[in-house]
Amino acid sequence: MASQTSFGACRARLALDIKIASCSRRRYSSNSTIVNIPRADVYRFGAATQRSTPVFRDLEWTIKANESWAVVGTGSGEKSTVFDMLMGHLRIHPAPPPPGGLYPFLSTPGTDPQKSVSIVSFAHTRAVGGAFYDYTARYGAVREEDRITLRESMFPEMVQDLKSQTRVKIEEEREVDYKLFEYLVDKMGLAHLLDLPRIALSNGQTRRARILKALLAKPRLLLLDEPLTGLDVQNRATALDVLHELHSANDPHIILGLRMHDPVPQWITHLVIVNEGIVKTGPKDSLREYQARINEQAKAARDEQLVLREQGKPLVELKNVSVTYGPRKVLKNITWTIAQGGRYHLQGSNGSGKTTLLSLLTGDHPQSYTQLGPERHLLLFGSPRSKIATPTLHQKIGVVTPELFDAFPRRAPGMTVWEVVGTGWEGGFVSKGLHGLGADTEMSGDEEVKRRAARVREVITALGPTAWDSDALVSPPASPASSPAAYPAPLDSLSASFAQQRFRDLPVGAQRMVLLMRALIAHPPVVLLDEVWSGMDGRMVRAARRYLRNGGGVKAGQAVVVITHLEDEVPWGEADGVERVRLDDGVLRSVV
Ligand SMILES: Nc1ncnc2c1ncn2[C@@H]1O[C@H](COP(=O)(O)OP(=O)(O)OP(=O)(O)O)[C@@H](O)[C@H]1O
Repeated sequence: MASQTSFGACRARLALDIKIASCSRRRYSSNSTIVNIPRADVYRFGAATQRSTPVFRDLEWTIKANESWAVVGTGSGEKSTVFDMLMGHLRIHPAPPPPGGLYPFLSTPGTDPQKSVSIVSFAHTRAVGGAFYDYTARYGAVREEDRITLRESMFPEMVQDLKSQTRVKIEEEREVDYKLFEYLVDKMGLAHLLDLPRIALSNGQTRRARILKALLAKPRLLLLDEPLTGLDVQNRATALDVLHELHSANDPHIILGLRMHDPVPQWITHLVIVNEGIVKTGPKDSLREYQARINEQAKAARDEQLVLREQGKPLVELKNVSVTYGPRKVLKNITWTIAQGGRYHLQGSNGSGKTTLLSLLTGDHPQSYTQLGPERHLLLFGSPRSKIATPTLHQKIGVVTPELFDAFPRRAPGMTVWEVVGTGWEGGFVSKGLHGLGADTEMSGDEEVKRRAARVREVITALGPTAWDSDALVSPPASPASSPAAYPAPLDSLSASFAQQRFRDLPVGAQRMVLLMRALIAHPPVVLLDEVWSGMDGRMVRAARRYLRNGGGVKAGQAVVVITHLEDEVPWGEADGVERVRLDDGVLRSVV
């Protein structure tokens, strides 16, 4: 039995068993057709075919079982639309012909092919119900309702077996599931995390767990949108290997979603490139030049020069700072100074402690209060955490993190883009009117109102759709959230329309952009940008980098920390004096 044998010894055997079991389930050859769209226009449901503009025109796309496809998009909106189409959320006209329709390989009579197709999208994380939740909960003691472990959330039936150390007789199919579970858990480096509360997992760990969970549900076709974003280099390679292995056995067939500037995995043979509404499909090599051209434009932004100021006085100082959870030390004697004018790139593998470190800098972490002593301190703007009020910290630190993104309030009717940006004046989560000054002051029309209005206009113009060169991602709101007159002129019409849109209705990349605007609006002394590019397309990343680097997005004296696994995503380079630091297993080192 698997439970009595060393896992390492039987891993190869398990892989073989999984494949054998898979082969007995899958009844199609390597030449079977997975997706079939002979030639069609694609519409949103409800759009009249005769009068409406199709989302995609003259789309021709066929996927064979022995091909490996990636959908590459310049916008999360555009790329997601391709996945929406595959999930049956768009109307394909004329409909793909029988037998099988869109999915010939799933044409078993009496079954719904769509039930065998799953999607895991990392470009669409949202808080359940749109309510704000306390994302700082993971930093402290874990509450009862958050106690559910990764293992329990994955595979509840198995937990009892394992806890009681007895194996109940399970069906053949279940046995394969169990083996698949063990095999994948090991391959994806999740084994040591299985009994941790789910809430304690880092972002990268959670991403890998979500992929694993999707695989356990055994879809026949799995769409994975941006599965690699947020994974460190090593975990990216491992995840890709696993996906390649399963895909090669067509168990399941996998279609990847990638951003335009992401490296294309070597085993991908074919691409769908969606660029400004135009879809090109074909072998990877035949589209190489086309993709390179699009990427070159993105790279041009990197060559722009900026003279960075001399570094100034310390804003945040850490000396021998540690964070422990029981016997576990996740940050070990960190000594680091964030100074005025500094540009920092913080790197680190998944689980190395980046998010924990950030939560100390923002004062969200309970242990930010306990870093006291002659040889140890955390000073935020010259004061220990207990001596600086939380609202003051919110004002002094502009933040975009995956946790903030997920937790930001989206409950209907929700704030407009302008209102969300306006919350950045105070760093709060509730709109205090258009200029963050409360209703009474709004009426006065004084200098402060004018200053704030001008700044919001500047940021929305610099980082909004006008700067992305296209209005493809932004459609005017069906019913404007408020009267356009409420927005002080002048804003170009595209920016004005964007300003009135409901934040919650925007594609994920645009939402991240709005939260970036919010973080920058008040020119806070410290700006922390963690995985801010995730879900953005190439044009958005370019616009944001340009604005940050030399477009006035941040002033000389502000300090900016960018957390990303990819050097390309940092707006500043060597020549700008960017300081690179790296966390490894809770230890911070300078990268020379
Ligand atoms: N409340 C907690 N209890 C126990 N361990 C925790 C808790 N919160 C975090 N950890 C552990 O601390 C380590 C650091 O987590 P952190 O979220 O800071 O990593 P990270 O570097 O941000 O990773 P990623 O790049 O994946 O987001 C991880 O191993 C995580 O499992």
